[in-house]
Amino acid sequence: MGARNVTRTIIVETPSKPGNLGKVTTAIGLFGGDIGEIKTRQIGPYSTVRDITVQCESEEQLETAIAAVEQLGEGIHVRAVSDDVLHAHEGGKIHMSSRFDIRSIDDLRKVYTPGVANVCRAIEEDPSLAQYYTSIGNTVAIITDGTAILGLGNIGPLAGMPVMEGKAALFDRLAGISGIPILLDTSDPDEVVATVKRISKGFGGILLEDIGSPHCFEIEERLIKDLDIPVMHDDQHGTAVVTLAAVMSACRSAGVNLKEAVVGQIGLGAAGLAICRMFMAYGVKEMVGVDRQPAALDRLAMYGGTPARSLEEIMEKCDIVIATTGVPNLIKPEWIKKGQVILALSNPKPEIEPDEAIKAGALFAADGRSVNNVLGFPGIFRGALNAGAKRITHDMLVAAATAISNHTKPGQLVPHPLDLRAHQIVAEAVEMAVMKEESSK
Ligand SMILES: NC(=O)c1ccc[n+]([C@@H]2O[C@H](COP(=O)([O-])OP(=O)(O)OC[C@H]3O[C@@H](n4cnc5c(N)ncnc54)[C@H](O)[C@@H]3O)[C@@H](O)[C@H]2O)c1
Ligand SMILES: O=C(O)C[C@H](O)C(=O)O
Ligand SMILES: [Mg+2]
Repeated sequence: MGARNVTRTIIVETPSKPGNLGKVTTAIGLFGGDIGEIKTRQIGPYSTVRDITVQCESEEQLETAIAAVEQLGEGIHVRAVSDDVLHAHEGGKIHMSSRFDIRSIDDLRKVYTPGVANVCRAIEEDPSLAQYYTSIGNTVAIITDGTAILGLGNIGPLAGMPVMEGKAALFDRLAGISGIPILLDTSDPDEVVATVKRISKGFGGILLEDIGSPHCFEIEERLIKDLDIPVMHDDQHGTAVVTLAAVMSACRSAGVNLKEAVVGQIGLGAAGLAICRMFMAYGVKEMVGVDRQPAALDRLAMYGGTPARSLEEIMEKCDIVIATTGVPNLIKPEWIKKGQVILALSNPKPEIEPDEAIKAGALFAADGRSVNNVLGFPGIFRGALNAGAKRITHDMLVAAATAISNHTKPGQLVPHPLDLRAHQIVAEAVEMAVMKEESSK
């Protein structure tokens, strides 16, 4: 018998009648599937749903076993087949829970009515008390229209929900912030801005996530102008912060002055344009960019960058090359010059694999899994919320980038994304930057 390397959980619905589970397990067993755990998920008067873990020698064997269950008929259905990752997502990754135990009538009166009425009245009289007596000051809305989910493109807000739940889980675990996913069924800037403004009262900050370009630029700009809570488009500025941190670390190791280096950006969408703007505001004198859309090149020029004619030109003349196109394997190893820094940041697949870039002569190379905005957005919002900041400014973002880079171990470009100290240090640096800005007013 071969190794049983394929393990899946088959979710099976059967009529609630004795003997049906036996039929299902027999069908699976007859086709070579080895049954592990069986968990009853739901028993109703008419049907029962169970998770059945099955090990098989191959995908083909698994498919045959599943087909055998389907062929049983008589109301028996395979509802879904989960692998480890799908299994981990069952029921979603987040849950809103009470911070209080509600065990007695006394608890109920305190937490809910009639006690809560006094708190409402107090906030009605002085709205600033909502910061103390509600969760608003520690809650950030994670808003998407689903138009640029990771590198998967415009797959819609519903299909983007697992990413938004992931961001919420990271907010909680890395910065103690409650992140609430909000799925928008529109990407029209007027409607997005109006909707976000109308719900903004319940939040201490707004994280715009995976909203495509160019409409993301207008949406973010208008929301920053109209709201007095921090608003940040993660794919723009979260990415720019972590990219700047990685490049600062590379320059430090190589003994290069970043401001004098020639930096090239391939892909001038949400992430790419923000990276260019951040680097130029930081003091990089020569920022060159390329995109297949002429309008993106015009935007770069408008902000003071230099459009390049081709990708090859960028590879030829730049010391540092950053790519955020969403196109896997776009950078050919033969284009890499000895000593270049290559950050191929597209997820889920980079423009060139880091080991391939190093083999081709790059001094440092990284992909979007390690140089990822997960190192930025939790600490940036923690710091901004702690300081009661109304905006996220360039100085706060540079403070975050510098903190990330300073916390990086020699020979690496950024800290490990789960290094909790790194997130604390980012939060502290951002908070300090707010205090500095306040005191210089
Ligand atoms: N590592 C991170 O933290 C991080 C953060 C944000 C985005 N990303 C990744 O960056 C990629 C882009 O994300 P985005 O939000 O900026 O998307 P976007 O759609 O706003 O931008 C992509 C840009 O690349 C351009 N482009 C595509 N193919 C090109 C080509 N062959 N040559 C030149 N330009 C080309 C497009 O015209 C567009 O302007 C995605 O894969 C995403 O996963 C990574
Ligand atoms: O979500 C990530 O892992 C990074 C980034 O936000 C992306 O869209 O790729
Ligand atoms: Mg994103």
